[in-house]
Amino acid sequence: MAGSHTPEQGQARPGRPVEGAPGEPVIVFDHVSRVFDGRDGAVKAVDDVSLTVNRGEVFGVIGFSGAGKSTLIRMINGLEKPTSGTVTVLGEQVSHLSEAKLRPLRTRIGMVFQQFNLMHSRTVAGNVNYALATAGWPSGQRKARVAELLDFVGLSAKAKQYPEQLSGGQKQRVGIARALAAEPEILLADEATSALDPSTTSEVLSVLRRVNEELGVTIVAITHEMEVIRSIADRVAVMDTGRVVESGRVYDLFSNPKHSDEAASFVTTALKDRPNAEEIARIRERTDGRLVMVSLKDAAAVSAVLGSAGAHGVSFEIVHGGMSATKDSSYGVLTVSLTGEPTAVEGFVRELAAAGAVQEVGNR
Ligand SMILES: Nc1ncnc2c1ncn2[C@@H]1O[C@H](COP(=O)(O)OP(=O)(O)OP(=O)(O)O)[C@@H](O)[C@H]1O
Repeated sequence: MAGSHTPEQGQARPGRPVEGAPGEPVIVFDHVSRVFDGRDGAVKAVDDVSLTVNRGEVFGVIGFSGAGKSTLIRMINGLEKPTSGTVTVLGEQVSHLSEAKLRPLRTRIGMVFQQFNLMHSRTVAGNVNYALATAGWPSGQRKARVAELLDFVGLSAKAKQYPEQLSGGQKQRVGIARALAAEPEILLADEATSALDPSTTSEVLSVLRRVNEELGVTIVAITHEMEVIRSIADRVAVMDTGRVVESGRVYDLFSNPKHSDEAASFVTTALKDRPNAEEIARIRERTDGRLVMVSLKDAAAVSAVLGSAGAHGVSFEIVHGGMSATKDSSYGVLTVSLTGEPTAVEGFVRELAAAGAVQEVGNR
């Protein structure tokens, strides 16, 4: 029970000591579907999803609007129930728990929202204090806890202000402090930065990263913004019309030019380093060469092969792409146009493929 903790005065302790082993499964979706009765018939918002989130990781779920992300995340804290399949969270089958049994589990799961959901009639400190009161913290311990949480999100100076006096980024940092109040082990972030501009987005993402790294809190972030995934997530699931169409380590998703047909349209649109259909058409207006996308996982090897193009009787032009960074490494995808004798180009593509994954792009 959260209220039985006795915070030591003056010691920054915004998180609960991590109780489980890092890497153990904390959220398991097993063949989960959720069907709604829509106006035009049944809508399968989540369609046979199986995935596991491990303790200590940042797991991103990305997809276009309507892909089923909100429905999925709401099943983690029991706000939504599956039509079939099971959702197990921190060892409890949340999909089958009564409201009464859900309550103690929910104190172990914090949530931040796109629109912050702060109480406008209460101060910043009041908002965080309210969350502690709701979680059953004794009043004598709340003041120190509020202070350490506001210190953690860098808002000690704003304690007495009201939400309307804060910027969007500051409001979301209060939202994070409130979500952390009862020392959750899991934090659910539902489009946490979608209402923010790019500079405040990075401010909020850096707080979320600290929540994960310094407090050991497992984070599930749903978003339609690739930037969020790139910057904080370790693993990602791509959702499309209710289904997980691709999942894995973020670096692999970004650095691999090959995607399932279903994931390709989302990934290509979201990653600016891949030419979309319009850009390919523009590239085609100025070059007749064979277009291939090559992963720069091993950038040195790819450069060496490109440098030897002349010796193969092939000339190349880089028509799209470059390097970018994920949370812990850099990656890149280049699109090159190759011209020369078809057999020479064919041999050259084989060499490129040995240096990095290669995919043909819109070749006729
Ligand atoms: N309560 C509901 N009743 C009927 N249909 C619903 C309900 N909730 C969601 N849906 C439908 O389920 C599908 C998935 O919705 P969901 O909100 O989970 O997607 P999302 O990826 O989170 O999109 P968004 O970012 O727009 O919320 C949509 O077609 C939506 O209209």
